[in-house]
Amino acid sequence: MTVIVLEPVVDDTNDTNTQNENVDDEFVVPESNAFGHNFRDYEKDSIRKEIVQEFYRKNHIYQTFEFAKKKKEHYGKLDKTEMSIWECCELLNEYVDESDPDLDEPQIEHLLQTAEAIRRDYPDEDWLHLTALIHDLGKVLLHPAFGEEPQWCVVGDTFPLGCAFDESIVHHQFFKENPDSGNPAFNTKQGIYTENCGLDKVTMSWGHDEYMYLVAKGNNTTLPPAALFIIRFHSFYAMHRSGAYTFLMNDEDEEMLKWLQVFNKYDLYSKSKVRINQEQVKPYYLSLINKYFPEKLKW
Ligand SMILES: O[C@H]1[C@H](O)[C@@H](O)[C@H](O)[C@@H](O)[C@H]1O
Ligand SMILES: [Fe+2]
Ligand SMILES: [Fe+2]
Repeated sequence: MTVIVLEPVVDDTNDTNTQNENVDDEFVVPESNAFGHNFRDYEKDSIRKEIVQEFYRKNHIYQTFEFAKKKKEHYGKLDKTEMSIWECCELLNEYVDESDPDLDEPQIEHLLQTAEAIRRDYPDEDWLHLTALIHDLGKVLLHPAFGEEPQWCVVGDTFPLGCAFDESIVHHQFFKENPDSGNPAFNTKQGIYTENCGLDKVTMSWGHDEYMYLVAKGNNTTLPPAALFIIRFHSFYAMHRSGAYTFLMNDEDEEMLKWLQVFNKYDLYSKSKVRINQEQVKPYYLSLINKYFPEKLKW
């Protein structure tokens, strides 16, 4: 198979840097987000603050162990529809993520921004480019074809259920009203889990991470295990950023975490108002999709 590798391209009409000047530079973590604030600052007054807070209030109250298990069973059947990866990317054109203090652009922009940024620094790891492109495709659960799930059970940071909620989780205060907080089987540090059981055994709050992991696995992707780990746990900030829940992790998880931390830099800090020229980069990503996925996937 011939893979045509184009240089990473940004639509720089609003940017003072030109594409050619940028191409050899490493991705630089910006000092502030598109609203002039620190990234992931959930307390800072901004036009996004209230929307984000209300999102996490609902998310933390309604995400229970039982709820997440049921959703996983339901969507794990992959009997909702059939479509290609690119079709799914295009569906995300319509959605803005209510949990995100750093971005109010349609989701397809975020996918391409992440993928193009990581491609620039890791030109030879094509699996990482594709992982970045698809990591948030699970947000398609918001679409009417999937029962129009509300945002609180699709986006936002994720956390383990069946054990105590760690204080490093954003807006931790809202867990007070989660029924699992009063359940003695669930509210101890280890809860229902055995020490170092491995994250694969943990029931995470339901959302786009777990769903896209099920889709990728259920459609027999040839992406490496690190890609599946990134997709499945990229929203688990309490683990990959705050270092919480290490008692649930095994040696394999620790290994995979290294790639997740590489990925996170691009997922978080590439969020900006600079748009990627979709038509220009599309052939490259189609070639990767072709390499790692069947043409049509079950969703
Ligand atoms: O608001 C964001 C967004 O929903 C991302 O897709 C998710 O991965 C992050 O964890 C979350 O903070
Ligand atoms: Fe995400
Ligand atoms: Fe993302």
